[in-house]
Amino acid sequence: MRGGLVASARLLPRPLVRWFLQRRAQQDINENMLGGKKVKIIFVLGGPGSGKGTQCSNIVEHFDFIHLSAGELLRAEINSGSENGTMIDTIITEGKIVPSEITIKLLQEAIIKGGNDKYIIDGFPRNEENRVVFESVTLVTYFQLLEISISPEFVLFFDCSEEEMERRLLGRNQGRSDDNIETIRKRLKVFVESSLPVIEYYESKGMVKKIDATKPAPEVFEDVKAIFTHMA
Ligand SMILES: Nc1ncnc2c1ncn2[C@@H]1O[C@H](COP(=O)(O)OP(=O)(O)OP(=O)(O)O)[C@@H](O)[C@H]1O
Ligand SMILES: O=c1ccn([C@@H]2O[C@H](COP(=O)(O)O)[C@@H](O)[C@H]2O)c(=O)[nH]1
Ligand SMILES: [Mg+2]
Repeated sequence: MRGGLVASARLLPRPLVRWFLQRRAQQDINENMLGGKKVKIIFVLGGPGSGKGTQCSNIVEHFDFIHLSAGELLRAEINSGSENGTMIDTIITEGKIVPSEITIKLLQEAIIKGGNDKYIIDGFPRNEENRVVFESVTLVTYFQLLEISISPEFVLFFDCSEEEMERRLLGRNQGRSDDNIETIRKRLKVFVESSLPVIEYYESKGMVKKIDATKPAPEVFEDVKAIFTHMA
C-alpha cells in the first residue's frame, strides 16, 4: 500500500510534491513535531554533581521519557575513536565547553535514533550559544534544508551548594577524567559564568522548575516526581 502511494507520488509534478511535503513539514515545525509526533523536550540543568544523572535515571524508570546526557554522548564519542575524540577529551579534562556543533549533532542523532516523542536532555544547553543554536536546530524530517525550532517544555533546575557538589564529585568514583579537584573547580566556575545565564534566560520566561537538590536523593526524587506527574 505504502509502496503504491510512493509510486503514485512519483507520477505527480515534482513542484507539487515538494510543496505538499514542505507544507506538512512547516505544520510540524509550528507544532514542535517530529515525524508526525509532538516532541516534548525537558532540559535538566544544574551544577556538576547536583544529581542530574541520578534523577534522570529515576525519571525514566517511572515516566516514558528517553534520557539523553550530553556529557555521556560526548564521552561515548571519545570512546568510539572518532576524529574529534582527542579534542573532546582535552576540553572535558579542562572543564570547558565543547563546540555547539559537535554536541548538537550528537543530540540530533540521538533524538532521531531514539524514535520517541519525549526526551529529558541532561547537562545541555551549557551556555547561551548552545541554547541559541539548539533552538534553531535542523532535524532531518522531510528535507534536509528545513529548520526546526525545538524549544523545551520547561527546564528542571537542580539547585545545590558548591560545597555539596564538590563533596559528591570527589566521592563519585566512576573513573571520570574530570572528577579531580582541579577540574571540578574549573567546572564550577564555568557553570556560574556560562551555564547559569541559560537558567536565568529560561527563568525570565517563567520556564524554570527549581528543585532543592541538596536533600538526599530519594527526597529530591519526590519533588521531581510531583512535577512529572502533574505534567502528564
Ligand atoms: N541528592 C543526593 N545526595 C547525595 N549524593 C547524591 C545525590 N544525588 C546524587 N548523588 C551522588 O553524587 C554524585 C554525582 O551525582 P550525578 O552523577 O547524578 O550528578 P550530575 O549532576 O549528573 O553530575 P555531572 O554534571 O558531573 O555529570 C554521584 O556519586 C551520586 O551518587
Ligand atoms: O553540552 C555539553 C555537555 C557536556 N560538556 C562537557 O562534558 C563534561 C561533562 O558533562 P556532564 O554533564 O558533567 O557529564 C562537561 O564538564 C563539559 O566539559 C559539554 O561541553 N557540553
Ligand atoms: Mg551527569
